[in-house]
Amino acid sequence: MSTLKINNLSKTYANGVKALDNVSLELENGMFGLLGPNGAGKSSLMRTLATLQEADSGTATLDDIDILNDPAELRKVLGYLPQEFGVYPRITAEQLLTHLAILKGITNAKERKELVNYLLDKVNLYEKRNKSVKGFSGGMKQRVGIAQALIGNPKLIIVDEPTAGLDPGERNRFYNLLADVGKEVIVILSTHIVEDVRELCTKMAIMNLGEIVYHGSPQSAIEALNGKVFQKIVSRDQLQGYATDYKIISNKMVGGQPLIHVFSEEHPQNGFEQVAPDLEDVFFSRINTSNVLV
Ligand SMILES: Nc1ncnc2c1ncn2[C@@H]1O[C@H](COP(=O)(O)OP(=O)(O)OP(=O)(O)O)[C@@H](O)[C@H]1O
Repeated sequence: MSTLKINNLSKTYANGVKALDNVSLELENGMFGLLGPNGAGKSSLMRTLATLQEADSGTATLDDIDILNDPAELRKVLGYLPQEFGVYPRITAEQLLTHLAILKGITNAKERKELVNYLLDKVNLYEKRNKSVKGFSGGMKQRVGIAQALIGNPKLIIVDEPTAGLDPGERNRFYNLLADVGKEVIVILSTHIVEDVRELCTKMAIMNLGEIVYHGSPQSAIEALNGKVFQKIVSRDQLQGYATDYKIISNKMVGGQPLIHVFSEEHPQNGFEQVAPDLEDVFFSRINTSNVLV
């Protein structure tokens, strides 16, 4: 069992944006979901933990490795799937993984071949091993991305926004693969897609404007909203008025009309009906919701 401890991590970019504001988290083996809207600071946190950028202050340790002061040690036990996994042109899946295994220091050719075959099989691409990665679908490329992140038996795997652009079938296959991987190591899944966390994670954090605004299990976050979420179909020109009178936490179109969810300690009456809260309600009630009407 590994433990990742992040304490008071802060980072302000040269342009004055505070991307990390005293971030503290403690994670153990399993799938951890880091949920936040675009610009929340997720990639900044992932890149810092992956030793690709420095923090201004704070500490981060993985067991006895001091991540910020000893990046070389961390890299030995890190698997990283960045937001943009650069794919090499005209190279087969097998060649790409072999190349990356060499870069990761697996020098024994026999051992390397066995590992690459094992990984291709694990991500269900063995049959496609001689095909050019360039022609792969988004989901297949992400599976190559996971295969390369598994080289070298990592203790910590970071995947940054991995499901963006995948169709539902590909997303499902990717979920299954991640769930399988996540049993024995720490996996941090950074995403703005609530479904990713609902499907996969037993622990989560919600990040907004550089701060952790929730840390715990998805279930207890949902329970905390029990009896406090109400919905109503309204007309589009009433939306602004409702936004003034109620705390709207989400707004989606149903059959061409806005269906709003509001947060309220008491029943708001006025045609609202109580609904069972879900993880989307949790997400939108915890982040700045000033853009729900856009
Ligand atoms: N190198 C940089 N220089 C200046 N500002 C940056 C830099 N990288 C990120 N930012 C800003 O820091 C904030 C956090 O960005 P970050 O990419 O960490 O967020 P995110 O949650 O990963 O969002 P996304 O899903 O869009 O990647 C944003 O306001 C972003 O514009």
